[in-house]
Order: sequence, then C-alpha cells, then structure tokens
Amino acid sequence: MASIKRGQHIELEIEKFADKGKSLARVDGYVVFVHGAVPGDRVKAYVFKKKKSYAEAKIDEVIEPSELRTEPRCRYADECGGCKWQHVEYEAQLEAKRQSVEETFAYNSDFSGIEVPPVIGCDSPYRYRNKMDFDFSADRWLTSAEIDSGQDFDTDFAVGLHVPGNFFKVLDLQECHLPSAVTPKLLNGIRDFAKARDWKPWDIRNHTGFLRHLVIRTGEHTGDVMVNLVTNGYDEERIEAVSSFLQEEFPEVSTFIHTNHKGKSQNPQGRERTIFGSGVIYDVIGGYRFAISPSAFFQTNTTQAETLYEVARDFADLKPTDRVYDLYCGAGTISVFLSQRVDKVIGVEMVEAAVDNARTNAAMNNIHNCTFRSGDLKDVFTPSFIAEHGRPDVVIADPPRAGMHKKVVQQIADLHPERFVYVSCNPQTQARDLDLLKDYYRIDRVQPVDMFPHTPHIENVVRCTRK
Ligand SMILES: C[S@@+](CC[C@H](N)C(=O)[O-])C[C@H]1O[C@@H](n2cnc3c(N)ncnc32)[C@H](O)[C@@H]1O
Repeated sequence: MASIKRGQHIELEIEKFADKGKSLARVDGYVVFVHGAVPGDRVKAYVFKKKKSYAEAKIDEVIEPSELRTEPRCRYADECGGCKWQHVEYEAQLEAKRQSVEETFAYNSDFSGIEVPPVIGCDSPYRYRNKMDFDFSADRWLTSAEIDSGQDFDTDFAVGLHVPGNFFKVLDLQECHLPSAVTPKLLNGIRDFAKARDWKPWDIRNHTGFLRHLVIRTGEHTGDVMVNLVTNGYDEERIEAVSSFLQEEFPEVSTFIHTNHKGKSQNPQGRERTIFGSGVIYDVIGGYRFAISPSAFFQTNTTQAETLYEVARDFADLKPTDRVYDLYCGAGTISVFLSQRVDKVIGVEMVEAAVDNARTNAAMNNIHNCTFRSGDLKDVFTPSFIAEHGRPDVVIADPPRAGMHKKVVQQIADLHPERFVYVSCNPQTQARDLDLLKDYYRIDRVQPVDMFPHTPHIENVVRCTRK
C-alpha cells in the first residue's frame, strides 16, 4: 500500500471519473478519489480520509487543468450540493455517464458483452429542472468568496441548498441555473420578504424556527408556477402576507400552497392547504397534459422525460393488441403516453394521491383504456388481480433509486411477459434486479438518457426479451 497519510498534501495525475462525481488517481496502484477533479488534471490535493483500499482527497490547487474543464456558469458551483460537474464540458459529462453505465453492467460477468451507446444528452443543459426544493436554515455556510470579500454576513439565516455532506449548513443562494429563471427570482424575493419581518428559519439542532422549505415547481410548456412554503405550524397572518406579496410581485405564480410540517424530519411533507390558485400546475409531455399536485412525483426534466418515454415506448415494441403493466406509474405519465398504441394499460403505484392524479390525467386527455391501482407492488399481484386484469404482454417498470423489491422481481419472472422494459435512475440497482431475471430474460438493448446535466446522475432504459 502506498505510504499516503491522512492530512498529507500530494500531487496527483487524474485518470478517470469515478462514482458519485469524484475522479480517480492512483499512487503506486493505491486508489485516491479526488473531489472536484477531472480526468487529465494534474492537481495538488489534501488527503482527508484514509482507508485500507482507498483514500479521499480535496483539491488544493489545479497545477495543470484538463482539456475537459470548462468555466462554471454559477458562482456557487465549487461548493453547492446541487451541481458537481458544472466545471466539466457537457460532452465529457455524457461520456463519463455512458462509461459508468457500461462499467456497472460489466461488473456482472453475465452482462459483460453489453454495449452501451452514447447517452442522449439535453439540447440545453441549463434551466432544465421543473422543481427545486430549497431549505431554510439558521446555519448559513459562507463560501470561500464570501469569506474572502471581508464583508459581514448574517450567518443565522439562509435559504438555498446544502453543501455536500453537511446536514446543517445551507448556502444562501442568490442564483441557480438549473431551474427556470423565475425560480431564483422567487427565492430572492421570499428571502428578502421574510428577513425584513424577522421571521426565523428552521434551526435543525434545536427544532425551532418558522420557515422550513420552499418548493418551487414550474410547468415548462405551460408557464405555470407553484410555490409551496413549508413552515413549522400555520400562522394565518403570515401566510396571508406571503400570499399578497406573491400576487403583487410575482403575477406568474399560478398557485400558492402552504404545508404545515411540525415533525423533526427534513422531508417537506405535512398538511397541505391551497392558499390561492387551483392547487396544481400543468405540464405537457408528448402532446398530453398532466396535472401536478404538490407531493406528486413528476419527472424533473420535462423535455428529456419525453425523450425517455419515447425510448421506453420504442423498446417496448408495442402492438395494438398489447396489454401493458406500467409499474411504479406515479401520476400515470408513461401509461397515458403510450396508451394510444396499445389495447390497455394497467398502472400500479403506492401513493394514493399520485393514483388520483393518474386517473385525472387519463380523463383529462380523453384516454379510456388506462386503469390505475394503488398499492405496494410487492403485494399487488394477487391471483385475483391477474384474473381481473389479465396477464401482460409487456411490463414497463420505473422504480425509485432503491430499485425493485425481490418479491416484485420474482413476480415479473412469474408473469413472464414477452417484453420487459426497465427504466431506472440508478443503474446499480437496475443491474442488481436484472441479475435476478437472467434465467428468464435476455438484455437486448440499453439506452441511457441524460435527465440531470451537471450532476453524475443518469437515467437508463433496458429492454429485455423473454428467453
Ligand atoms: C421514479 S418514479 C416513476 C414515476 C413515473 N413512472 C414517471 O415517469 O413519472 C417511482 C414511483 O414509484 C412509486 N413507488 C415507490 N415504491 C413503490 C412501491 N413499493 N410500490 C408501488 N409504487 C412505488 C413512487 O411513489 C413513485 O411515484
């Protein structure tokens, strides 16, 4: 093992991208993961973690920059948890994601021959997010530039995003380039409004304060804007004041929601109340209109969601007689998107509110061949469910990052549809689940789609055919 010590400053040549946006260098074969580095960089780095098989380091200085580097657009790019790769050329980000999918599948010898084509990238890799969840905090993180400026800053109020790996401290963001332009304007307006009235932000250590989260959703193709202010308790006077402020200063806000969240968890959920507007916003995918309620899952990149669904639809090789099961269907977007190509679609989803949205969405688009069921997928496929809906010709599954429960994987094996399309935002759990199906299915095609530029995340679609 190389004689690297924690606390040491060392020079490194960066070899390649690694997991979670880090990059990899080697010292006599010993692996060092370097945060913020880019393949081709020569850097001086500080070793802050040392383990038996690897160390982790942070850059002190880029001695020779890689050709893959570019100037980040955002002043917070080096310190914010939102973007890890703004300093990497977009084409290089896409190739890094392609390689990571290929390596994830190649790790399993049964999948070693699988070729992963180039990632389908975004036409515009900024301003693509239709939802941002900002946190209020009584513990502000000052950036290096803020410290170097010598100015005095309020360190007991921040609203923005967490710095990576820090549960308490939040960057007080004045700009953010991932959501639509109205989002940072709203963030700044609401911050100024609340600070002028001395409203206290949430103190995560003592569980005190009023302001907890600010969730802003926008309809990319409709221009709708939803503001959801999450506070500790309901204070009618204050919420009415925010409501008047939004209506006067931000006429683009179409609906304002208040969520009362008194628990200790950082999850912005609780009792929702619509203060003005309809309580939902609308967006359009593939010519279909979808209602989005405050807590419903909706793909965060609307334009690329359409590309993703097109890939899934092509991979499913649909026929007019097909019966399709859309598993983890959320608000029914995939079901509705492919409904006109098939005989019928049965969508299954755990969150009741999302199932209600799915039914509304189908009806709103005059779609009458989709049925939606609520329930945990591991318990849904009872003999009576199969008797009622029939066995599927095609299954499309789009689970959360954790992947599918083993029981669900086994049930897909038992249902044994001719075609199975697996959409995933986590290729590692996707490969794990597909490994359990390898006696039943052959992987035919793989197609990654970039929904999240400037982050290491990737969405991957796999098409499997019955053996
Ligand atoms: C990645 S989202 C996909 C939603 C939808 N396909 C879309 O494109 O908008 C995953 C969905 O799975 C749902 N879900 C998570 N665990 C589940 C379970 N055990 N059973 C059923 N649905 C579940 C979540 O509520 C969420 O709506």
